[in-house]
Amino acid sequence: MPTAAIKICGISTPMALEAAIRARADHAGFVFFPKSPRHVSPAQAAELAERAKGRIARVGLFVDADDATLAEAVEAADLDVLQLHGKETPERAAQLRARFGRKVWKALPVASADDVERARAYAGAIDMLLFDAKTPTGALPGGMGLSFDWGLVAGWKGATAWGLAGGLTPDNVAEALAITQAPLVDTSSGVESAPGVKDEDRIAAFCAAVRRT
Ligand SMILES: O=C(O)c1ccccc1NCC(=O)[C@H](O)[C@H](O)COP(=O)(O)O
Repeated sequence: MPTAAIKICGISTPMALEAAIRARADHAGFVFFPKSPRHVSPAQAAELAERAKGRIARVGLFVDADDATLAEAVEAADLDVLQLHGKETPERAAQLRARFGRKVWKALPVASADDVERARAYAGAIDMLLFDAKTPTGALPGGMGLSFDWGLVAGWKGATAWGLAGGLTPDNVAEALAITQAPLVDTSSGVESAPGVKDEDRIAAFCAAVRRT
């Protein structure tokens, strides 16, 4: 099995970005969602994105954002990928892909086999599916450190590339990969010392654990 690609999400400081680059992560996620403890403004994202250019791919994370919000972020941070983490439909995802000419990833909340089945509706509309844990009503739709039953997506086969998120840590990512064979893993809380505070050592440990598998 080839080594899984790695996304470190919720990067909001140069220190965290440099730690992800040093650890050879593939993607840095910037959260454009004001309710998140990891939220970055377009100006902050622009600074981080400039530092990231040519060193790590830039992923902007949005929750049911309107076109103006997306346009401002895309322009400020020259994003490589738009990650949609709300209730965006396949039609909306396809529309954004066409409008912005960037890759589009769709996060899908998973708690049951039916949730996984819903992924098939996005075939042809997006570039990657991200299976993530379903979070409690009223909580943030992601970045909560919650995992789901990895058996639900074990060896998932579909028309769309996919990745695994939700509660992944340096200690459990090897097991998650052994069960799911996910081509990409995404973590946020699992490499933090407190919500929104990235930990360099945990970022390094997470990436090393992925590479050991
Ligand atoms: O990170 C956030 O604060 C966030 C807020 C709103 C929607 C999504 C959010 N994060 C999404 C991510 O990409 C996380 O990496 C993913 O949900 C996994 O998070 P975690 O379980 O904390 O590793």
